[in-house]
Amino acid sequence: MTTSSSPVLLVRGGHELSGDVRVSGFKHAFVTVLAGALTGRSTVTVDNCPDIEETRVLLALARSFGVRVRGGGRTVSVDPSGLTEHALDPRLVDRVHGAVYLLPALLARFGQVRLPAAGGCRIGDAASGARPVHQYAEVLRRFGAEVATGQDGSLTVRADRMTACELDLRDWTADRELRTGPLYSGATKMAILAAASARGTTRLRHPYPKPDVTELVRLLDATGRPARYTPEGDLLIEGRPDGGHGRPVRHELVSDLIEVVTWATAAALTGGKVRLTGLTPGRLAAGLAPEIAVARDMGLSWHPTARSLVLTGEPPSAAADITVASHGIYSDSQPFFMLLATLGPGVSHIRETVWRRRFTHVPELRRLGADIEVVDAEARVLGGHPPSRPGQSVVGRDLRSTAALLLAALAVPGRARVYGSEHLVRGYEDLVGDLVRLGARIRTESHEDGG
Ligand SMILES: CC(=O)N[C@H]1[C@@H](OP(=O)(O)OP(=O)(O)OC[C@H]2O[C@@H](n3ccc(=O)[nH]c3=O)[C@H](O)[C@@H]2O)O[C@H](CO)[C@@H](O)[C@@H]1O
Ligand SMILES: C=C(OP(=O)(O)O)C(=O)O
Repeated sequence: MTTSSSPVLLVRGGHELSGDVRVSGFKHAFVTVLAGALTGRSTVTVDNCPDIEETRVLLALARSFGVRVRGGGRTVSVDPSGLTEHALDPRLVDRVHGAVYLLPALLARFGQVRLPAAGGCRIGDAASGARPVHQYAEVLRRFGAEVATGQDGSLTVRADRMTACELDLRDWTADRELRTGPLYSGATKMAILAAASARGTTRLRHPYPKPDVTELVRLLDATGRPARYTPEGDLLIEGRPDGGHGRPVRHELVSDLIEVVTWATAAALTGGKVRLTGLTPGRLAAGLAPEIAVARDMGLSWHPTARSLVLTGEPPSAAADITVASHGIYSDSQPFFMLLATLGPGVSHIRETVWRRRFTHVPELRRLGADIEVVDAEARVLGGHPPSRPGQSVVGRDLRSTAALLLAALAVPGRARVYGSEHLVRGYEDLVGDLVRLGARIRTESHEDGG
């Protein structure tokens, strides 16, 4: 069924979830904030860190460069003054996608760097699932770097100095007709990180608008690399090749938006009452605005206005019409909305314009009884067919599809087996443990136990 040796999750569904869960800090924002900290001179203490594999691997890479890392768990301090090594260990880089964003800090300091192929979810349009790297290469060239891309997704970059530039993130759109719009996240993040150490002021037009970017902008500004949005929405970053003011800075990360979507889906599917705690309400609500709007259209109320949020397990009362896009709902939220749509009435439509092949959960959800068809990156979900067929085995092939399939199994009145649990550790502190604490019946079984 799967070649992985990670445990199989044996789920006995049909039980209500109820209780409190503390939501961790946002995985994607941790990546950019750490990468931004390493382009500077300040010791940065990050509060509300997610204690997940992504964090552990990135901090191990930082240590391998000579960065002093203190603390662990939810509060971590990084002091980049000892950064003296630039070799990126391919065995670590291969485990997370976020390693790509460490490149600008190393380039600014050493003038050259080789980035082995990065890991993370294999959700790219290529048959292999590999994600593109050309946008990073193009962006770095705009700052004066020479870049060679390898067939395997590696990048070799040289730049004696980086010079500020003006760039329109629409330039990185391979297909101008894509409904996703021009706001590519990877190109935006790479450009901001390069701008932080470049000489002069960079102007970025049409920057990707999500909290992984706005958190990085806040961090740069706080560490002495002035960064601000103009009234037209352009981003201006004053580069500081010397790394900024060097004074210590604290940064509390915004709550993990996708974790909130995960728990809201879990509550609706199991009919329980889940209270999310430890939230950063203002920034969370701003980042989740597209998801909150879709939830409202489906008759669900998810609005985080305080540090906690109670989610009652109401099923959706209306079908959804969703376009996953850089300025709309996250692609990472898509599998959860699909699952919610199986519970609601009517026919829902979900168009995926970011990762057009990110539908590996569809055949698995169908196996559990859902009625979903995908044609040309658009899923049509017939409501009133929630996961309900016991005795099935399903395989998660990336982080969010595995989480969504685990939740789907919890809705099945009976037994189900979920494979792919190795993906969960990269994005959730302890999803299985938290679900069990709230009343879910999940046992883990190693392949040796179960054959
Ligand atoms: C814009 C967007 O919503 N980005 C998502 C993307 O970020 P991530 O940063 O991983 O990916 P990018 O934003 O760079 O690319 C997103 C999409 O744009 C395409 N592309 C990219 C560059 C380019 O020059 N031409 C081009 O066509 C890619 O093939 C892909 O289909 O995946 C992350 C993990 O799921 C999500 O958290 C981000 O929300
Ligand atoms: C695709 C995801 O992450 P990454 O970019 O780390 O692979 C995700 O968080 O859903």
